Amino acid sequence: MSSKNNQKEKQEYPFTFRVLPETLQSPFKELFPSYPEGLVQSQPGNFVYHPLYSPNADEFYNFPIRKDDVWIRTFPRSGTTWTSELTWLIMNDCNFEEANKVPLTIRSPNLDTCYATNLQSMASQGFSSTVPTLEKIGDLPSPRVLKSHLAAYLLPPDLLDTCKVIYVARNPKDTLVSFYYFHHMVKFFQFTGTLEQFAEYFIQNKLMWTPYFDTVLDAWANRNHPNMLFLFFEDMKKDIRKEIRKMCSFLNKRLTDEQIERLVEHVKVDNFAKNKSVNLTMEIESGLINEGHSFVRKGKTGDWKNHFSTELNRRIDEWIETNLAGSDLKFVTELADQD
Ligand SMILES: Nc1ncnc2c1ncn2[C@@H]1O[C@H](COP(=O)(O)OS(=O)(=O)O)[C@@H](OP(=O)(O)O)[C@H]1O
Repeated sequence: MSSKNNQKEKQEYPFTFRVLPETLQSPFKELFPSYPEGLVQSQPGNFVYHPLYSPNADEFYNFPIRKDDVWIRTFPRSGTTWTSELTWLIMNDCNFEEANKVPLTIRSPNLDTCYATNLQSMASQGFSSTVPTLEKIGDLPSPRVLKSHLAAYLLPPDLLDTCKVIYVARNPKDTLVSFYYFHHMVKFFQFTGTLEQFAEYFIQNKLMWTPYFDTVLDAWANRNHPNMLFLFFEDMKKDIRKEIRKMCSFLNKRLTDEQIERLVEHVKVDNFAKNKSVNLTMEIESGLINEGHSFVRKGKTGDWKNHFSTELNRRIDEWIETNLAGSDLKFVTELADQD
């Protein structure tokens, strides 16, 4: 089905959102001076969100999906961009010409921002070309490659039974560090505190898109679903060819060895960082992102070691252990060989 924004019966929405009181008060207000109002949390589920992003969160739940959509799901800073560029290229027979011409934010939009009133108001100030609106997503030809950082329970309940979903997980330590830099990079977030302060909010689930473990554990529990491909950032770092082959097989696509080599070259971190189609050049130029930051920062596994104090590492290890109790999910937090 390739119809546009359609005509699905609205389902009763099982969530309410409550304001997180501490995000309206000091010190949160000073640490995140750009947040115009407090964060909200879903009930049930405890997923944290900014109200400007989802005035009507039930719209995500009722979002019209298509059978041939491919969805990339991640916690932010876990390899979303890397994976969606690869997926888009695999799905589009390695059309590098198109990929280099049209920003990834248009080719593979993020559902989470398509109702974002703060971005939409920027659109009226000239920042319109890459803002993913519901209409633009509806206009995309099938098969679409869409993405979201939302917890599975906020997305259409039939998503996994209907569409192929690639979930990418990154070890929580590097995710935390990258998320911290992201909060310096994006003007709307503009964190002004220390990594320790940031980490406390992160593990107490007081930041947007937390709880980290909700999203990843739910996907891990569904890793054997025929429509789910569960990938690790660290495996992609270790052997990208192997992960590309997994993706091709999952997506029922055949690429030649030559095409795979071209893909590998295309997503090498240095090339990726320079690639204007993925590195958010337009967002930087239009003021969404603070200058001096690179969206593709280091792209390494184990960078947390350059940032964590012994005490912070102990706190984080404890948090990971508590959350992984009873799960066989294991993360790799350092790699011997990587570029
Ligand atoms: N091609 C490639 N190779 C290796 N690493 C890469 C690549 N592309 C993005 N990255 C790194 O992924 C981190 C950004 O993750 P996301 O794309 O999920 O960010 S976002 O949620 O969409 O903002 C961010 O990680 P850090 O460098 O640790 O901050 C990026 O550098």
